[in-house]
Amino acid sequence: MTKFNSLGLSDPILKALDHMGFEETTPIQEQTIPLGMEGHDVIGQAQTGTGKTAAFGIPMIEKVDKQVRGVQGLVVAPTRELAIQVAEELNRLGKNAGVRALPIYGGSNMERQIRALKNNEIVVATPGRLLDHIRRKTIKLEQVHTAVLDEADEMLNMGFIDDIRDILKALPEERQTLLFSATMPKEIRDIATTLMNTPKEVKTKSKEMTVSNIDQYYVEIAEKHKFDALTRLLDLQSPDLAIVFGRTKRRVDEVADALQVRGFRAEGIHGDLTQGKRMSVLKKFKEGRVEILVATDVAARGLDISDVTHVYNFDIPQDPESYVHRIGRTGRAGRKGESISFVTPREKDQLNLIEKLTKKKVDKLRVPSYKEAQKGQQDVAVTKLVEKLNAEDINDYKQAASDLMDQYEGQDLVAAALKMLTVERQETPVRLSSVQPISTKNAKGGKSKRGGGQGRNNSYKGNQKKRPYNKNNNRNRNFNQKDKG
Ligand SMILES: Nc1ncnc2c1ncn2[C@@H]1O[C@H](COP(=O)(O)OP(=O)(O)OP(=O)(O)O)[C@@H](O)[C@H]1O
Ligand SMILES: [Mg+2]
Repeated sequence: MTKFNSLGLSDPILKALDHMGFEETTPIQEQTIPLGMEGHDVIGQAQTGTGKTAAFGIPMIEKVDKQVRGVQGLVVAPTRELAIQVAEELNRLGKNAGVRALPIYGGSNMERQIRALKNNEIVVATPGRLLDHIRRKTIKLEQVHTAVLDEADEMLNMGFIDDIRDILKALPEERQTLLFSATMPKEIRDIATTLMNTPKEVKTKSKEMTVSNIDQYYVEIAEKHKFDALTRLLDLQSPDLAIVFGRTKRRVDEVADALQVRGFRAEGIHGDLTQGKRMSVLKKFKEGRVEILVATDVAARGLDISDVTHVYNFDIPQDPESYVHRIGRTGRAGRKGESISFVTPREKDQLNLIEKLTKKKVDKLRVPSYKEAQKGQQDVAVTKLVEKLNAEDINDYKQAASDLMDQYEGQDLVAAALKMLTVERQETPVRLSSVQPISTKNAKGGKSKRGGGQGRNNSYKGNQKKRPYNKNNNRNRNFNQKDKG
């Protein structure tokens, strides 16, 4: 275990880290901060939620020269909300050093961004908007000494690679380039090294690609039964906050609407929404006013919302890397999390590919019965009642209670109270548009066979309590949406 003060960091940074509640470095921070400070190019691969942002942010901020005017550090991230989130984290880290980070992204006012650019040493940008600024010459990049690609494998993927090449060309050749992600397929790593100067590669030691504090399950289920299975699981597991991933924008809208019909506080998010709507949905989710976020893969990467306890892959992801990022929206910074993936019989090969990539077996879970789901909601009601009893002043209700006790049996009274508190969900029929199962023939890695899932039926566990390694774990923020803006 390494303390930050053994890494030769400046006082303002140490003070900021203390303020943020960071006590010890995470493994990726321990390994890459010194390399970054020494000026090396770095490819850093570490599991989701293990602090890669600070791993590149700390050396970047340390290197800012307050005497120099203009942008000195540049971070490129795949989505608008991720750009905002990373800028927020860098601003916290840079607060005492007087270093500021500005997010620039599509869907926001360009003129205002241009004005704000003058006062920020660091820019965190989505590729599309950054290129707009570069082409219009509204951003000066001659002073950039450090460039970071966050979610680097995504940034070097087909959709973004040309933009990234153009962006890197606009930067001084004498610069440091840092690449970070939880996944780094070999072909992408090879491309990466061509853009870098003999990079040091850091990969945290763990054999598995996913964090061990996420319990991973799958249910085998026919397409037409998925929705009822989802609502039963939600009732049984009663997540604090959950993300449900669907394959398409239309699918996301349909599942979100259907969940609302069944009485869940759910909203959908995807790239077709306006920037304002995206921001407001995610704000409500972070504040807990929306409990279930239904999302396309646009929300799969980087999103850091500490209270997400469950991730449901309503549709199994197209590629195994996406699985790693999706389930990584829970179990962050040492907290516990759970993921449940819905696998139709024809998609079992896809699950096999995922297990091969992550080097982790996904356990089979039985779909709960309607009764079990109801029991789950009853347990929630019991917990609520007991919490009230223990935590709140209920004196004002005692007279009414003893009057009732004179007329009725105590057990009947409590049972009635519990029934009032319990959500009794009607399984009203819901119709979703049909989707094609994912075929491994279309996915990378070719075909593979999967052994039968016998003997992997897991029984249901109660809600686990989360144990963060961050002493200030109440920050609940940030989001991520994949787009090119
Ligand atoms: N040393 C630390 N101690 C405590 N908390 C930390 C530490 N470093 C980072 N964190 C917190 O951990 C959370 C996850 O960090 P971060 O978002 O940087 O993860 P990541 O590795 O980039 O994950 P992803 O692969 O999903 O993008 C954040 O809330 C961050 O503030
Ligand atoms: Mg990250």
